[in-house]
Amino acid sequence: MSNNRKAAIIGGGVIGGGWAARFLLSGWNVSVFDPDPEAPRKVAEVLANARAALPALADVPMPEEGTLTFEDSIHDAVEGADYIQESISERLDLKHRVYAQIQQSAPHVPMGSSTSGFKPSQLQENAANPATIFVAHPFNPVYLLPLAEIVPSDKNDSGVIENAKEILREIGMFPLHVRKEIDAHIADRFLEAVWREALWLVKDGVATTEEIDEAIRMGFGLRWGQMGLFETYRIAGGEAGMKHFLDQFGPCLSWPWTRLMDVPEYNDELVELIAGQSDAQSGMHSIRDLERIRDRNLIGFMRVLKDSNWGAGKVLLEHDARRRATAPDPTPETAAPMVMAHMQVLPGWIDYNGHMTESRYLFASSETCDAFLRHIGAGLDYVAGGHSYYTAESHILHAGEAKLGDRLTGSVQVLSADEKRLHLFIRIQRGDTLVASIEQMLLHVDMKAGKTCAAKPAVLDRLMPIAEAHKALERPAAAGRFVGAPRG
Ligand SMILES: NC(=O)C1=CN([C@@H]2O[C@H](COP(=O)(O)OP(=O)(O)OC[C@H]3O[C@@H](n4cnc5c(N)ncnc54)[C@H](O)[C@@H]3O)[C@@H](O)[C@H]2O)C=CC1
Ligand SMILES: C[N+](C)(C)CC(=O)CC(=O)[O-]
Repeated sequence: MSNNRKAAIIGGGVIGGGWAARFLLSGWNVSVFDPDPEAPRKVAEVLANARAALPALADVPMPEEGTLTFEDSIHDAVEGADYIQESISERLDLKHRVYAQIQQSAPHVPMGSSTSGFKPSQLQENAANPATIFVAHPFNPVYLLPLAEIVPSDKNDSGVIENAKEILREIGMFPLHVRKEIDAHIADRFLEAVWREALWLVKDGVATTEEIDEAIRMGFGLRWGQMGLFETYRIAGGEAGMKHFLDQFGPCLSWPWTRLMDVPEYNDELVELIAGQSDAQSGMHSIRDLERIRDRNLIGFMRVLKDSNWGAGKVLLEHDARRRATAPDPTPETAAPMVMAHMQVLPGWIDYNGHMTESRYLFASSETCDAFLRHIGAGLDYVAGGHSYYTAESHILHAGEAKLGDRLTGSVQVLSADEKRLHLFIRIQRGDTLVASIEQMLLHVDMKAGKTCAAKPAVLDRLMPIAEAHKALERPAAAGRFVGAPRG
């Protein structure tokens, strides 16, 4: 089920399509308004990329995707919306005209603008309700990159801004509150500085577009993606850190190391030069191919950051934790196998045969078993007290295939239990279809002594009634099976 909240996306180009995809894949319903007849096709292509990419960053099931509609008017798109994101072309007069129409129908709904550089006070000029208009500047691809610069003016209601930041966190983003409005916010001032410098280098014949890209991606681009600018330079100062760095490189400020006081003239000659070199460099790939290559690289990079709980990876981990915390608690019936875990088959779980790889069945079983252990009071707090259940034996029986995106459940049937032993039968199912069963024998252990021992009474008090109730269940035919294929 979607979360029944609605985001209205006004302007369905590169950025509007990215916002639509992020909201949809976070369970929101999305209405798009864009007069371009090609907009539905373009949004569908961005959405296809997002579906292939965003789930690869999650380690908890994604919510059910919301419903996407295209509307013929701004009025219909914003009707009933909980949040509006404007992503039309970067023209102030156009944005003002569109805001007047939006606020005729939805004057009180928070509205973020994707503007790359207009200040919120400029966007709010002559608006019916300036308090709800603010900058929410994302980065392409919006469905993967977490940053959204949130820039309010003094006309904004702080409640609206805090609520918008919360909505963005909920869809997995990192809202960076820009405290003081300024043209081009924070990040685009850097991008613009680097862009202007690069245009000069090409125009002056110092480097080609390709050489500039190599200079970035073989070197400082890799550093920036995980440490930013100041942390990187702090390390470059050696043991004495930033102070030594400044002492050494401070004088460069007065050397001719930049041409930023000047910009190249924007004319046909410059456009020909840059576009021609760029075509020669990358024209062999379609834009869609480049988008997919970019997404795969970003996923790999962000997954590494997630493994080390660092930078953008920290945002991903926090988002998983938030989803886990808001997932409904299992309230398993003891009169039947108890559904303890809900999972989704993610891209990293797929092997070269195109289906869920073997190790993930053990993972799915382990997630299910851990949830059951938490349920009987043998979770992490119990382990911290020096006791735990260790697995002594597992037997996986593959009964079907699970494919990318399948939603799976893991249920537990207790075959037998005593003070020390816990014999489980775990079923991994897609709906009613059994995909695999795992028979598992666990032993209760005193971790310090490295020996089996009786479980604590509090655990046994919860476990034994379940074991008793499960005696009434039919014993699974696969329980006690040995490894071997029946002869046909
Ligand atoms: N392309 C980029 O890298 C980034 C762009 N932005 C900002 O996002 C906004 C949109 O940029 P892009 O998506 O790149 O442009 P785009 O040209 O891909 O899309 C703009 C869309 O707005 C639609 N549009 C024009 N007038 C409209 C109206 N009256 N009502 C509804 N839709 C209308 C156009 O048909 C078009 O589909 C701009 O403010 C831009 O500065 C922000 C971050 C990055
Ligand atoms: C070039 N740009 C100003 C539109 C860039 C942005 O606004 C952010 C981005 O995604 O690079």
